[in-house]
Amino acid sequence: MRTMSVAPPSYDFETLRVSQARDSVLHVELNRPKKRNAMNKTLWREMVECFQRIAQDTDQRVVVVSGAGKMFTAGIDLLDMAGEVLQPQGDDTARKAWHMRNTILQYQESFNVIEKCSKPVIAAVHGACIGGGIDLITACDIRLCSRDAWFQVKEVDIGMAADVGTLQRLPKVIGNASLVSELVYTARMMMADEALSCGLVSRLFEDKEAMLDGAFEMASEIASKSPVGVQGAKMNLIYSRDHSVKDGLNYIATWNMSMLQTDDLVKSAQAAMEKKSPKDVPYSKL
Ligand SMILES: CCC/C=C/C=C/C(=O)SCCNC(=O)CCNC(=O)[C@H](O)C(C)(C)COP(=O)(O)OP(=O)(O)OC[C@H]1O[C@@H](n2cnc3c(N)ncnc32)[C@H](O)[C@@H]1OP(=O)(O)O
Repeated sequence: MRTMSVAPPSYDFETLRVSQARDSVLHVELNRPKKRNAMNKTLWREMVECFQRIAQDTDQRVVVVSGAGKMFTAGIDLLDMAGEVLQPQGDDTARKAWHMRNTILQYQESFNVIEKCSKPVIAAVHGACIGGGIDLITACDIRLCSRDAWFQVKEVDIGMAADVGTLQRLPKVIGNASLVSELVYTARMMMADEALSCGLVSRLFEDKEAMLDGAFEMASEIASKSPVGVQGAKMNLIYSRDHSVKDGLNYIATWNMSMLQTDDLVKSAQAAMEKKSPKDVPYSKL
């Protein structure tokens, strides 16, 4: 059962619709349905603003990202891109290149913020997820899809190598270099069944409604647990993905030398001894 309420006014955006899906669970929808949620400049900028706010918002513990209308997203807005990428600013090649580099770094930030936000982010994909959409979902912690979903690393088809995260994160997500190369070089569509079997998504639902119900259920489950535990786990999973086991173990030891001193540990242990669920424990905000 889905219940929605309006999110706080600070989440008022033009291209993103943000609602309070459940207690401590925010729903962020890419919201340009008539343009198939193509990512225009406003959307790239609002992603940064939205996730920076969520990161600081102690009332929120988990985020679900989905697309409004027919599909998740058609990727970058090709009309918007034409201005910025095809006509870089600058008096000479060096200055144009310098400007272009900064522009690309800025685009990257739109999805880096998802990773930097310590709250888990669940991507819920229906219909097409193209180009920039793959950049987005690979920066999320958990990916779900509906049976009609399809995925396409489309960038070579528009004459470019993907530069906003897919080439860096997709190999880590599916752990199959051959399949990644195939998807990237051919730009072929990957359907929902294959996305499930290769590990791009962890669950497949019959339709969008069932998927969103499943996503909110999962998000509520996560939100009921200690935010010190959950958010610490996210930050350490991401750190460990990018470092050796030795460095990861060192990092968690340093992390937990303070975080194990949380009240959440005592409260949770006591609840476990009393055969209560974490849902019954009133954890402080984080
Ligand atoms: C530094 C840059 C970093 C980022 C790089 C990112 C790269 C990428 O994302 S590469 C991928 C680019 N995307 C595409 O090539 C997809 C193009 N669109 C389509 O193939 C189809 O539109 C699609 C299969 C997604 C949907 O088909 P459908 O029949 O359902 O809808 P349409 O009638 O085609 O489209 C409806 C309106 O949406 C507009 N639109 C769709 N995609 C885009 C887009 N990517 N950019 C801008 N606008 C898009 C389309 O023009 C229609 O608008 P209107 O005519 O005003 O109704």
